[in-house]
Amino acid sequence: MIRFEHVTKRYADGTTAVDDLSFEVADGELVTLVGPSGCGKTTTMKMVNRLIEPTSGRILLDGEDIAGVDPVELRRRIGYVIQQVGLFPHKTVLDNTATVPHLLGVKRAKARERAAELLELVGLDPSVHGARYPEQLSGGQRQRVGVARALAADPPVLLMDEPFGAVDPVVREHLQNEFLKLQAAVRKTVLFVTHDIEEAVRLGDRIAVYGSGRIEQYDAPATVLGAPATPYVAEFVGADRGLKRLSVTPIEVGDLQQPPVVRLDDPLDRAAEQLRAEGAHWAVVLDAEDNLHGWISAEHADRKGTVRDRARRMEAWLPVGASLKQAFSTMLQHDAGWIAVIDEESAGRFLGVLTPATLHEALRRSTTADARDITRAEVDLETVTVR
Ligand SMILES: Nc1ncnc2c1ncn2[C@@H]1O[C@H](COP(=O)(O)OP(=O)(O)OP(=O)(O)O)[C@@H](O)[C@H]1O
Repeated sequence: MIRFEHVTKRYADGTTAVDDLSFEVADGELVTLVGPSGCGKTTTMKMVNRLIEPTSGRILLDGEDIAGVDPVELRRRIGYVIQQVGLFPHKTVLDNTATVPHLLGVKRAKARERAAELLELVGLDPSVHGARYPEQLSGGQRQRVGVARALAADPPVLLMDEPFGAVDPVVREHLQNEFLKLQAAVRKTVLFVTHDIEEAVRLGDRIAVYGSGRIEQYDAPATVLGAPATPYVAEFVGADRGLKRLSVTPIEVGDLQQPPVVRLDDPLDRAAEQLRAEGAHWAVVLDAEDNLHGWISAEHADRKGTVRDRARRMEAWLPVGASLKQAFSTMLQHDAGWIAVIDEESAGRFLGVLTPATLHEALRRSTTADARDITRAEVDLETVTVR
């Protein structure tokens, strides 16, 4: 756990880069520090590995004041990834990755073995890329080596300063997704500096939005987007924050509607009667195991035979937990007025459907906002209108 207590950094020329900063990062949490250029993000980060010393206040790592820890010993516990990567140009990729464990006394062969595992973990093939020199890699591949090298000593904490800043947007998104998968597996405590709100929202468990030298809001992405704490934060996260919220709000079971349900082996006349009784135009069709098969419309139900004869397959479905953005996009892709939501954990059991109206309602919900006594009506939707 990393804890800042009233930390101030004033440089020799009188610039106050960080002003009375207090916040905490939990074990295994990924916190993004986001804000405009010069607001103090890098200064904050470099105080954690003592590349910069605070003027006042203290920083605790697992409860221990880092001012009393030898910087070299401290940095062994903290991986560091920067935009320029800083790979050794005359060492191969494999040797670059093996450097830290080797310096820590791991035998060369063992360190290289571990380095090869790490390269694979970040999506590089050690047998192809391991023998290359940094200049023989693309920008995105070099960034991956930077991440592998930072993980080599298996530090519990990672500091990442705009690590994906130097690559084009497509590669950047790819690296972000890979990094999220990696983080789900290794669960490091991460401080991640970026000036890109999209990146901060996509990666962070929580986001610290910086004003000048101060944190203006420290919350989960959905809360920062849905209930910005100040006009400054609202402006910084952007006028389309309602849209950004779609990608950080997962579909929950409570969002779903329960339409009429019929079974594949039901007689059609009984299904028609059920639809009439419920005043519905269509029903979801399930198989004997409660798994989604498809749907049937009222006009097709009024015949002889069983539902199986007239049911249509349903292609527009998602697992619960997928984002509202995926839900919206699936609706558009299939030109569907609703999508089915299933439970992948229990072999695809049908849970309910999401319609544009329930999607709109789900967007109003924010669990963290609820916890802070902000009512749904107060959650700002900005420009999103979903009909
Ligand atoms: N060594 C230094 N001496 C004097 N001022 C400094 C020094 N390093 C940084 N600053 C100033 O401190 C403030 C915060 O800088 P910092 O690098 O932490 O910002 P940042 O948010 O990381 O910016 P960027 O996104 O541009 O990297 C800036 O005004 C900067 O000019």
